[in-house]
Amino acid sequence: MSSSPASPTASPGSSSPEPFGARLRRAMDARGPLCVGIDPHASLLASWGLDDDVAGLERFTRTVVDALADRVAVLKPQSAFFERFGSRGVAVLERAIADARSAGALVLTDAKRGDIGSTMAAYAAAYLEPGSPLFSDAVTVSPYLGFGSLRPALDAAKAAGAGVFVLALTSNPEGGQVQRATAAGGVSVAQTVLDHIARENAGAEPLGSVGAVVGATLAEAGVDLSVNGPLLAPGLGAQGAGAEDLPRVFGDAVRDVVPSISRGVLGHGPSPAGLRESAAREVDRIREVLG
Ligand SMILES: O=C(O)c1cc(=O)[nH]c(=O)n1[C@@H]1O[C@H](COP(=O)(O)O)[C@@H](O)[C@H]1O
Repeated sequence: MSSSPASPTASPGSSSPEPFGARLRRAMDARGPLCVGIDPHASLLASWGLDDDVAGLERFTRTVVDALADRVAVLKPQSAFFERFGSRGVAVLERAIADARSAGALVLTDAKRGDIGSTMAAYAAAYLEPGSPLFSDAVTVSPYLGFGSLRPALDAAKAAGAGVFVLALTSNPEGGQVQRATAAGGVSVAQTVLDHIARENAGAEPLGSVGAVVGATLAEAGVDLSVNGPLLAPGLGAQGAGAEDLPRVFGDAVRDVVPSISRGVLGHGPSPAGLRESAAREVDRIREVLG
């Protein structure tokens, strides 16, 4: 197992960065299909014996990155938990992104950004432009201002060899109210989003760089998930889903699933060994179910 399967490599004679989808596929093959979220909830800081302040946030985040970034395919820091401490919290996030990337993990910053296109360009500059302090391998975005509003992020990601994960069918029970509603053309809003994603990824090999977020908690997907891109599946652990739910929800698309878990692993800290063993158990269970 290489220590940095996720690092970009430039193809010989080409200066374009290796696309995110290819890097993700390689990282999942080498390290197992798992994304661990870094969600420093106040309750987790307390259970780790840390104060709910910037020093506690720093210690928590550093422990997770040091324990997991050299072995887990994807780490997903949730921006809100850092933003709640203001600029010093965001500085912790910046360091975590850089440290995790240099240890070989792909970093998917969970920011769920969405705005009119001209503002989306500023979010793209923040997360998807190399050299930005928050530059990440990928970022989560919301398409609910219209898929076209995401264009600046999609373009910036492509230019940087980065990825974008677009909310389609979220893991929370309220999501269906909007996402299952019927859009123009008689298909669901979620299906419309998925169809756009499929168009973005057309022809990409081995996997496109535009992902969809589809909760592992769903009773069934009920949509066509063949988007030729990664399917981030949050909801394992604390939200009640498990590896055994993945085949039912994702069907044939299960090969492209990136199962995601935060509290279910983080609750095994603060011992680095506890975090590592918990992540390894999740990978084993997922591999067992997915074959
Ligand atoms: O985009 C996400 O990551 C996400 C989408 C979704 O539909 N549901 C969902 O839970 N998430 C995120 O995934 C993480 C789930 O955390 P746990 O419930 O602790 O595993 C949180 O950071 C959520 O914000």
